[in-house]
Amino acid sequence: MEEDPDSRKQARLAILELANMISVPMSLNAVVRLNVADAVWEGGSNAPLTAAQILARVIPTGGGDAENLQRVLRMLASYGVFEEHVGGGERKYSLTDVGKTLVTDEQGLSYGSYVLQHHQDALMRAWPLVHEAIVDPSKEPFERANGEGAYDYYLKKPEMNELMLKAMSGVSVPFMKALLGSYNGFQNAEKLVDVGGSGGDCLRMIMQKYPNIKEGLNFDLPEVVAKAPQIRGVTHVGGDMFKYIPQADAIFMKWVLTTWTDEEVKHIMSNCYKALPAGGKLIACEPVLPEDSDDSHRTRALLEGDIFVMTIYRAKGKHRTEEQFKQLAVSAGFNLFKAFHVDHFYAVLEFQK
Ligand SMILES: C[S@@+](CC[C@H](N)C(=O)[O-])C[C@H]1O[C@@H](n2cnc3c(N)ncnc32)[C@H](O)[C@@H]1O
Repeated sequence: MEEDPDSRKQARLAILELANMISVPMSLNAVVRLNVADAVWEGGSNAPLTAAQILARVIPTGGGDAENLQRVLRMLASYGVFEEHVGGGERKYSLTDVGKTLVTDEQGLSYGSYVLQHHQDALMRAWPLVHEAIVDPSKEPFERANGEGAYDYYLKKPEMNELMLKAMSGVSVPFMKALLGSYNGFQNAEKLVDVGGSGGDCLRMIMQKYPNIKEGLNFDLPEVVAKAPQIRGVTHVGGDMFKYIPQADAIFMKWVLTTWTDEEVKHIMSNCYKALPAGGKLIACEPVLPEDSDDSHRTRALLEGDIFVMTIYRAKGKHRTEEQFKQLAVSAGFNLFKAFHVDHFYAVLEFQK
């Protein structure tokens, strides 16, 4: 019998790995639900623990299945979330830097809420329908599965709305620290509006660093700002960016344009243009796709996020390249463009009127 070439064996292995890939985010979801990262971290000790020891911390009343927890930890260790320490006939686990992003900080935030937010039942119902976005993109898979668009759906469910706020804060606060450490485009503004500002964390952090900003407006949907916490110097304004954006010297916007179609992005950018004085800046932080495709973590995270947008928010909403953003901004009237790469996921895009 003819020997199977190794490349074919590798190919069969690769397709099985892809076919079983759902185990990865679902197991991640399980460890977030069980608060495993906080249990291992335990105030910074991060000492390697067996699954049984971790289980005793996450279910202090006893019970649970340590072997099943170990199966999950072991698989996630192969994806770099945990470090596995093998010795004396035991497997122990500590957190890697990736795992540490799931540890709750002093503000009660972590990337865990983002993991949970992405795997709520309503979102999960949309995933078997990705092919429908190809066959007929006039309706999002989320809407096909749940009867209405994602934002409308969240707004009617207070627990989803709250999780969204927490997820956004958990991801945005660390990014904003990186942004404010190296980007200084807020220097000349006295009045700043954050469009789609969610709970107002980004604005709070910008205003703490830039006392020249005397007035900060956190602009988001009325149901969202109704749940936003009080922040000194920040006024929460409820509204719809497709209708009107409050006037300001500069506009900040993070992770908003990505979820809309080209026509909708043009519309939002035109409303920004109208709200700005001559020389005023729109500062948008968005995931920016590389021109070339490769298998790096960065490209994969951005391409995976692109499919998430297609499935959940807008079948024709998308992650875009720098050039695509530039073209949309030009068509909305902006004439100066600069990009700053302060992070591996988001880029800062500056458009000037
Ligand atoms: C992905 S979240 C980003 C939140 C925040 N900028 C951040 O990065 O943490 C998108 C935000 O846009 C808001 N949004 C959606 N539609 C909107 C609309 N028509 N007008 C104003 N805000 C809207 C959502 O409520 C949500 O807070």
